[in-house]
Amino acid sequence: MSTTLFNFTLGGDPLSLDRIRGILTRLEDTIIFALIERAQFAHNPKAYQRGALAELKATGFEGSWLDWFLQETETFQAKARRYTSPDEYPFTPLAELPAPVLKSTPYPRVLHPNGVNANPSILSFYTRAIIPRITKQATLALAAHKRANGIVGEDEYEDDGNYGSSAAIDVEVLQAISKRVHYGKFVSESKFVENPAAFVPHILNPNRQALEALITKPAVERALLQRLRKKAVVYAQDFAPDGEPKGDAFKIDVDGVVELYEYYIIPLTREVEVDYLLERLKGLSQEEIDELASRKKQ
Ligand SMILES: O=C(O)C(=O)C[C@]1(C(=O)O)C=C[C@@H](O)C=C1
Repeated sequence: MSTTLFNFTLGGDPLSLDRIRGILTRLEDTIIFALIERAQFAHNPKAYQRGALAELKATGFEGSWLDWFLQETETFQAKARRYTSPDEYPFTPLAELPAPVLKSTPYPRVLHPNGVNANPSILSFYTRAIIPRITKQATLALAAHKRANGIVGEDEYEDDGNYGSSAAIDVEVLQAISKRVHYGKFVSESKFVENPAAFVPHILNPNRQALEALITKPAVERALLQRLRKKAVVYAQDFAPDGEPKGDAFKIDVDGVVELYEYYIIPLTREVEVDYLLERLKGLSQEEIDELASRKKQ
């Protein structure tokens, strides 16, 4: 289980944008390292297809091998109160998970109540686009090994049989991406409370484009992608047995890591920010909305 970074007991303003961005930056490390771990195994497509593993199907479980790993892992972690933390979203519907064994920690309410959940999108792009992309090197290495040893035939090159190892790491990657993307709600709340008057008209008369323009910070995104590439180059460096860096040998395709952020994680974080804003006035009285509409940036 990754460390819970959501910790109000440390003090400080939970809506400080610097503090939230610090959490997003730290999560980059978690995500890059987990992707590197996953990239050592082959794609193993059967782990992502419903009913592809006969033994699992025989148990009566209907989903994929990965769905099963998610459900079993989250069932245990729910008991350890993982999903009482406001920055944790299970992939298994909450209603299907057991109650926590420990009493819930009393978190202060920071977010407006909302039903935004990006996990179905995360699961979809991770299994369809990211896994095939980042496991390409392992798959190619396996193919070369099999060719060199005369192992050919119906055996798929992209399957190394490491279903358990692959799925265990997939769960970690997915949980880290989910936490990162859902932190968009805190970013959004922080931007909203700083200048509610700018947002309220586009929420009352829903305008996704206008809201997206208000939350988008191109310079922050550019700096992030540059930092991410530098980190990925360092973390993915492979070393010779004598400890010397192997130069251009990397444990993961660095471009794949950058693309994951550029085309999936950042756009989805923006989407979560906008979805959250669209629910930001739900349940408020007319007086409360009027007050927010008149509260301009100081
Ligand atoms: O840092 C912010 O202000 C965010 O909204 C987060 C984030 C990101 O996903 O990293 C998303 C949108 C912004 O354009 C910049 C960065």
